[in-house]
Parts: sequence; structure tokens; C-alpha cells
Amino acid sequence: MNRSSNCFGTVCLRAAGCARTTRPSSRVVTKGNAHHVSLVGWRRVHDGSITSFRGRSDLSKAAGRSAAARCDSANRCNISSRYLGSNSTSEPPPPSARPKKVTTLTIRAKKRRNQKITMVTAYDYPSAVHVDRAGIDILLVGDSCAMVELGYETTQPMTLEQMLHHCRAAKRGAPDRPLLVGDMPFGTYEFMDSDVALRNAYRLVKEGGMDAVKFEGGSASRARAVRHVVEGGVAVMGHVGLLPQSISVVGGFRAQGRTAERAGQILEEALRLQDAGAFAVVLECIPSNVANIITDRLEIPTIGIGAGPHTSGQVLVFHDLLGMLSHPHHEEFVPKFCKKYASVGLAINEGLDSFRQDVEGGVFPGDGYSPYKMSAEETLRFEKMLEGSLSGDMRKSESPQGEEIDDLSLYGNKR
Ligand SMILES: Nc1nc(=O)c2c([nH]1)NC[C@@H]1CN(c3ccc(C(=O)N[C@@H](CCC(=O)O)C(=O)O)cc3)CN21
Ligand SMILES: CC(C)C(=O)C(=O)O
Repeated sequence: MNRSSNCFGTVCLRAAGCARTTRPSSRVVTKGNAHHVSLVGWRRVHDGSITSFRGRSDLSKAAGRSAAARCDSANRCNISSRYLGSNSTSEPPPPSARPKKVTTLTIRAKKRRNQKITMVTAYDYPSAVHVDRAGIDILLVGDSCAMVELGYETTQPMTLEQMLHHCRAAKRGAPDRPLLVGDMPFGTYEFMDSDVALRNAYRLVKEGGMDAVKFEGGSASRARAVRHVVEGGVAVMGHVGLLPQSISVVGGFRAQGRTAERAGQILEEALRLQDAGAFAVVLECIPSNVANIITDRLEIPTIGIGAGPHTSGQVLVFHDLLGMLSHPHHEEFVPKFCKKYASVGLAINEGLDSFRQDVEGGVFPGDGYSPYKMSAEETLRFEKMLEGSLSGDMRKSESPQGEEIDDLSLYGNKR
């Protein structure tokens, strides 16, 4: 076993749940030829309380340095051991160290305490794991999935079945900590009969594993549906300003609320959604001053996208903020309000290009990536068999590796 993984199995396991380490948390200690990482510190957990931790892991010097760095980053990132691939999980994390579930109450409390709320979209297992690891408060399985994952030009084609498929994958990636919000797809909640909305909201909760659902729009009839769904026991996030699902009415993905009348209307819609029981509301593509006033007038938090810095929180699309969409098909949809925090698309292009070059040039796999060997004895038997000197019966003869195979895990590791 890689000695540095001790650190993940014991120390960082206890660190799961911390949001921020408030004292230095790791130190590589060298005594003669022995090295270990000493971890002692205090951390603030998600409910705001402070807790202490202490740990030690014996390491080689190089592994020590890298483990210390990884543990520090684990502390910062608030991750649980299952995401770190720990293979020494004999010691379960104490309940106090488990990641604390973000709830609608947590979100409301953050606004009251003047703490910014973070929300990022994720549509599948790996992106949900990443969003969870980064300590983001709210994971939105948004219907922008239709555009960034499924290649549609708008969000309108997304079906409830497609949404459920993506919700289930995201849920498997982030089952414990972030608040999971699923978008109600276009055509699943607008009917005058609010029971349709309630029925579909129940599906996102029961089959998709979502904690809450999001509706676009703040008309009186939309607010009635929101009230009905909240009364039915499903938390609802509202969404005003630019409503991408109504693109055929609006005419394009562009800013809203730039006249006094329209800004007043958006404020009214947000107040109506609050009154109907929404726990938060997204403000999309509106001027900063308008978002500021709406945030001030509302009791519930506002989550902005292209709405300036004064909202209670911010949301961005996963692919946009990570710079994944360097393909021209995507680039035309990346909004100008989006800051790119990474160039993942570039890294993907480079990786794929290198693979192609390596295979075409005969460089990959080479000896280094051809791990499966046949013993000299079996090679000889094989050669003889090919020469036709072995009978069919002998081919079935017990292989010396037969028992060993039983002892291997699905991934070929020795148990
Ligand atoms: N990748 C992605 N990111 C998003 O944030 C996002 C989606 N897709 N799909 C659904 C909606 C659509 N969004 C968008 C997309 C583009 C602009 C944008 O850049 N609009 C330009 C004007 C474009 C025009 O006039 O046609 C602007 O100046 O506001 C705004 C919001 C936000 N949402
Ligand atoms: C952009 C966000 C707010 C959204 O609604 C989506 O991702 O669908």
C-alpha cells in the first residue's frame, strides 16, 4: 500500500466536514530516517462551530510532502474520504466530522449572516463529485444541460425523463452535502392545473433524489403553482429576469429589467415568489442596481447570474466557469458575464491530441503500459499448443493462476 494513503484513511477522514482550517494543519516531521506528517489544528465546520483535530501518518520523505499538501487541500476543500479513494477506511469518521448537509435553512441563514452563497451546475457523476469537493453550497442540475451536455441550441427540448437521468447521476456524485436543486423542464409545470407541477416535482424528489426544484417565472399563475408545490412538501427555488425557457417569447438570451417598468415588474415577481413560499430566487441577466434593490427588499436570498455583485450568492454553469467549451459549437453560448477559472477544454484537446499522436506513432502503449505477462512456462505451452501438440483436454488443465484470480477484486487488486 502506498504509505501516503494512510493520511487519507485516518487524518483527512476526520477532517471531512471542515470548511476552513483556521490554524496551520500539517507539518512534515523528520527524525533520522523516519518521517511523518503531524496534523494538529482547528477548523470551522459548516454550521459555524470550531472543532479540533489531531493526527499522524508515517511516510517516506517525498510521500510526506505530497501527503501534507493533499491533506491541507482536503481540509480546505471539505471533502469526505470516499472521494479520496481511501483504502484504509477501517476507522469510520465520527459523526461530528461528517459533512453537514446544506439545507434551505442553511441558505436562509447565510443571507442573514451576510455570508455569500455559492451555486454551480452539475449534470453528471464526476462533475457532482467535483462540486461537492469544492464545498459549493448548492448543486443545480440545471436544464442548461440541454445546451452544454446534449448539444441543443436552447433549453426547451429537455424532457423530464432526461432531467431525471441527470439528477440521478448527480445525486450519486454528491449524495451527502450540497443542497441538490433540479430544474423543472419546460412544459412540466406551467399548466393551469398546479397538480401537474406537483406531480412532476415529486418525481424529481423521489426518482431524481433532489432536495428542491426550480421554476422559471414569477407570474401570478406561476406563483400559484409554487405555493401548491411548497404546500405539497417540496422546496422551490424561483427564477426571474432572463427566463431561458421562454426564449421564443423574449427573442434571445439578453439582459432584462433595463427600463424602470420592467425592473419594477421583476421586483414584483420576486416578491410574489417569496410570498408563495420560495426559499430563494435566481436573478438572471439584470442590471446590478436592480439586483441590489431586489436583494434588499426580499427576506429570502437571491442567487445572481449576470446580475452583478450585490446578490446573496452567485451561480455559474460548470462548463462555462471551467472553460470547458473551447469548441466553437459551445463558445457562442458562453455568456459574457462568465469568468473563466480554468481552461479545461484546452487541456482536453491537448490530451486527446497527444493520445492520437502516440498511437499513430507507435509510442503508446509501449512496454510501460503493457502490464500483463505470461510466464515462460505458459508461453512455452502456448507455443506448443499453436503447433498442434496439445489436445483439447489439456487446454482446460488447471492453470497455476486459477486460485489467485479468485482472490482478486473487481479491479484486479489483491484482497
Ligand atoms: N453555457 C450556458 N451558460 C449559461 O449561463 C446559460 C446557458 N448556457 N444556457 C441557458 C442560459 C442562457 N444564458 C445566457 C446566454 C448568453 C447570454 C449572452 O451573452 N447574451 C448577450 C446577448 C446575446 C444576444 O443579444 O443574442 C448579452 O449581451 O447579454 C446571456 C445568458 C444563461 N444560461
Ligand atoms: C444558469 C442557471 C441559473 C440555470 O438555470 C441553468 O443552469 O439551467
